[in-house]
Amino acid sequence: MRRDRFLLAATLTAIFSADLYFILLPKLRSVGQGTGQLCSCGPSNLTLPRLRGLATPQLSNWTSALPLDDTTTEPTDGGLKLGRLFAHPLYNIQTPELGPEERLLQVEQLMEYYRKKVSRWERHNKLYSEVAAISNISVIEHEVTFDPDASWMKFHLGISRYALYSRDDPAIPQLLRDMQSMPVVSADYTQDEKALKGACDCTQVVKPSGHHLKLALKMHDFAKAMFKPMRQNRDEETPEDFFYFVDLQRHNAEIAAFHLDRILDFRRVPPVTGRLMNITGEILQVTHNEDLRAVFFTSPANNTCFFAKCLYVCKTEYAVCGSPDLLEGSLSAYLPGLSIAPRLSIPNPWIRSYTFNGQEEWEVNPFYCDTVKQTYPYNSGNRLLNIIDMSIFDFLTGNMDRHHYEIFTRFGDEGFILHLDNARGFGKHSQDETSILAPLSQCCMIKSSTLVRLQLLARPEFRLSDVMRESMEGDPLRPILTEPHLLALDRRLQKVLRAVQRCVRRLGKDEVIIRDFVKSTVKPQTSTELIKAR
Ligand SMILES: Nc1ncnc2c1ncn2[C@@H]1O[C@H](COP(=O)(O)OP(=O)(O)OP(=O)(O)O)[C@@H](O)[C@H]1O
Ligand SMILES: [Mn+2]
Repeated sequence: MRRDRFLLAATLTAIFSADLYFILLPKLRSVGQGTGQLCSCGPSNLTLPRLRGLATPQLSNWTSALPLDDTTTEPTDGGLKLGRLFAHPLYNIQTPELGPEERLLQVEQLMEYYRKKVSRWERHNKLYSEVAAISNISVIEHEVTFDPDASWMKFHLGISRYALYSRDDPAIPQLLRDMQSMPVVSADYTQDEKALKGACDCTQVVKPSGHHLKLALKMHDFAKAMFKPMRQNRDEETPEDFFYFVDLQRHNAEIAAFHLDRILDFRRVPPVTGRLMNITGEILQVTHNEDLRAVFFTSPANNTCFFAKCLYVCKTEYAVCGSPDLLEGSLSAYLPGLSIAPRLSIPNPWIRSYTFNGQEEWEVNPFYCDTVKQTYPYNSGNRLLNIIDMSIFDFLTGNMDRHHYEIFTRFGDEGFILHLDNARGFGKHSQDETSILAPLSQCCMIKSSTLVRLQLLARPEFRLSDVMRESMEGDPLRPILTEPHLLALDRRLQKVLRAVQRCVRRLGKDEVIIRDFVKSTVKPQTSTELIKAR
C-alpha cells in the first residue's frame, strides 16, 4: 500500500515538473518578452502601433535568425501566420500623408483619361462591328461600363513615390477579385510586342520587347491585365541544359512573385492573380486583331491552341493549348498608360550576357561594385540599395532574367523601382543560383528595413514558406507553388542572411546595414530619408 502511494506521488511530481518545464515556463517567458518591448530596429521616433507581445527583432540581434530545423518554438496556430505577420509592428509603420507631388496621378487627370478611353472604345467598337458583319467574322460583343469607383482606378490613384500600393489598401484585394471574375471584353497583343514587330508607335512602349506568349486583356470596367498562359506544369523543373534566356515563362512564378513582394513589404510588383481562361470565348472571340485570330488553331486532339508569332522561327510546336478551351494563366494588373505616367527602362548594372558563352564585367571583377557606386544614378540616393533589394527578391525566386528594370519618371531618381516580369522565377527548386545575389555580396550593403523583415521571415513563427503558402491559398489556381519550391525559399533566405553576416564580419555593422525610414513621420516633407553610412 505504501509503495503504491509512493509510486502515485512520484508520478504526480513527474507530471507536474513536465508541465512546469514545458508549458508554464515557456508561457511565462513569452509573456515576459511580450510586455512593453516595442520595435527597436528603427529610430526611436518611428510611430508604431502597440501590439500585444509582438516584439520586433533588434538590429543588434541580426545574427540570431533561428536555424531552419529549429521547430521547437513553433506555435500551433492553425495557419494564421500571415495575419500575425501583417499585424507585426514592422508591417504597421505609419507612413505620412502623401502630398500631391508624391502621388503618381491626380483624380481629375485619370478620370479625364478614362472618359476618353471609353468614348474611343465605343467609336471603335461600332465601326468594328459593322466591318465584322460584312466580313462574316463572329465577335462577341460585351457591355462596357464607366465606373469611377473601379478597383483598377483606385490602384492607379494609390501609386506613390514609395510603392505601388499601400499595405492596407482594400482596392488591391478587390482588384484581384475583379481580375478573377470580370468578363473580358477584348484581347490583343501587348504594345511592346507590336512595337517589336514595327506595328505600332515606339513612343507608346517603354522598350520594344516580347519574345513570349502574352496578351493584353481588357475587362468590362476597362481594367487591363497582362495575360501569360501556362506553359509548364508546376512540378516540372527547368532542364539542366537550358540557358536562362531560353527558359519558359511560368504563369505561377508571376503569381508567386506578387505574393513574395508583398510579404517582403516591397510592393513593387503590380497585383497578379491566376485565372482559368476560356481561350475561345475570352480571347479568340473577343479579339479585334486579325493577326491574333490567325494564330489560333484546333489541335489533332480537338483542343483550341494558339502560338506566339515572334520574330524568330515560331511554329505550332511553341503553341499553348486549352483543354479543350480552358487554360490557366496569370493576370497582372496594368500600370497606368505611358501617356499619363511615363516610365523609363534602365539596364540592370548586373545584367547577364544573353549569349552562350559571354561574360559581363561583374562576373569577373570582384571590385565591380566600386565602379557602380561612382556611377550615376547609383552614386547617391537609394537606387543601389533598391537594386540590392531586387537582387534578394530575384535570388529567392531564382530569376536570372532581370536584364532591365523600370522606374516612373515622375519620381526621378528617388522613386522606387518596379519589379516587372517575374515569369522566369521558380524554375529550379533544387538549385540556388548565388550569382543572382552578386549586388548584395559585392556591394555589402542592405537597407535595415529589408534586413529586419528577412530576419522576421526566418523565424519559425513567421517562416517564409508558411506565410507564402497561406498568402497564395486565396488564389483560384492554388496551389501556386509546389512544396519543394516553398522550402527552397526558406533555404535561400538563410543564404541571404549568411551573405549579410559575412559582410558584417568583414566590414562591421555600420558599413553594411544602412538605416532607412529614419526621419520622424510627423513632418511629411521629411518622411523618409536615407542616411548612407559612406
Ligand atoms: N503589369 C504591367 N503593366 C504595364 N506594363 C507592363 C506590365 N507588365 C509588363 N509590362 C510592360 O511590358 C513589357 C514586357 O513585359 P515582360 O517583360 O513581362 O514580357 P517579356 O515578353 O518577357 O519581355 P522581354 O522579352 O523584354 O523580357 C515590360 O517591360 C513592361 O514595360
Ligand atoms: Mn521577360
